[in-house]
Parts: sequence; C-alpha cells; structure tokens
Amino acid sequence: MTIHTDTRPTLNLIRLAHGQGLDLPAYETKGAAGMDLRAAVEEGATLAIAPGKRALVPTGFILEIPEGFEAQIRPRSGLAFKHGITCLNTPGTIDSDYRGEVKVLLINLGDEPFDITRGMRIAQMVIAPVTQARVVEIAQVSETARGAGGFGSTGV
Ligand SMILES: O=c1ccn([C@H]2C[C@H](O)[C@@H](COP(=O)(O)OP(=O)(O)OP(=O)(O)O)O2)c(=O)[nH]1
Ligand SMILES: [Mg+2]
Repeated sequence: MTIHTDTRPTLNLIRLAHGQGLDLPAYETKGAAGMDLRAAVEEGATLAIAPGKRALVPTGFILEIPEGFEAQIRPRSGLAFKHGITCLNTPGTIDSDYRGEVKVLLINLGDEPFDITRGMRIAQMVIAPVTQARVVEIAQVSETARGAGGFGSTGV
C-alpha cells in the first residue's frame, strides 16, 4: 500500500508531442509561489519578438486543475527587468475546466528584439483557490464611509 504524505492539491498534466523532453513545470525553490514554465518552441528554432510585438508561446502541456482552483500565468521579473518581456494579459487565467494547451501571451516592451528558444523559462504559474459567487440583484447598496470615492479619493 502506498501512503501519500504530500497533501498538496494534485495537478494532472499531459505532455503534447512538442512538449516531450522538456522539464515539467516546477518550483525552482522550496518556497516558490510559482512553477516556472518552459517554451515548447521547436528545437533549433527561434521565436523572435520584435519591440512592441506580442507572441503566443506554447508550453507543450494540457492541465487538469482541480475544481475550486485556477492557474495564474504571471511574468518573470528577471525577463521584465532585463528585457522588457512581460505577459500581456497578466495574470493570465487558466480555468479548471480548460482542456486545451496552456499558452503564454508575451509582449516585448523593451527596445531590442527578444529571442525565445526551446526550454527557456518564459513565465511562472501560480495555483490559487477560486471562490465562485452567486449574483443577486438588489435595489440599493448599503452606506459606507468611502461611498463612491475611489481612484485616489483618499489622497496620495
Ligand atoms: O494566458 C492564458 C490565458 C488563457 N489561456 C487559456 C486557458 C483559459 O481557461 C482560456 C480562456 O482564457 P480567458 O477566459 O482569459 O480568455 P477569454 O478571452 O475570456 O476566452 P474564452 O471566451 O475562451 O473564455 O484560455 C491560456 O492558455 N493562457
Ligand atoms: Mg473567459
């Protein structure tokens, strides 16, 4: 009998043909919040993102996220700081019922073209709990000290 001591939620994954041989998403350190994701571009090929342009980068895998969770695709600060590479739709939302390939939408906000090659760690993925709310239409909302003030209403 196998005794499982790992109480973390299980993230089932299948690797697509173009994902074979790549490292699986992984936490780089013990306390990392996100698993780094690798680019599943063709071996030997370069996906160049020109300044101001965007690219949808394949990861080579499909997930089964447990119900009640989502995956958030977030940029890596190193790529953002050094090269101006970030996720356009950050944080990207991977729904628990999505069964397509996970893809990363990168944009180059830097001044130089940026080359993506196979296996490059392009983004990170955070697994987070999700609460779904029920929507109830009402006639009036309750009064609060803030009221409708926002967008800097409390000063700088
Ligand atoms: O960075 C991302 C964002 C989304 N997705 C996939 C998984 C997600 O479950 C699905 C839909 O994403 P989202 O709801 O953000 O996009 P949408 O424009 O609302 O598309 P849809 O109408 O398919 O929901 O696309 C990715 O692979 N990468
Ligand atoms: Mg949607």
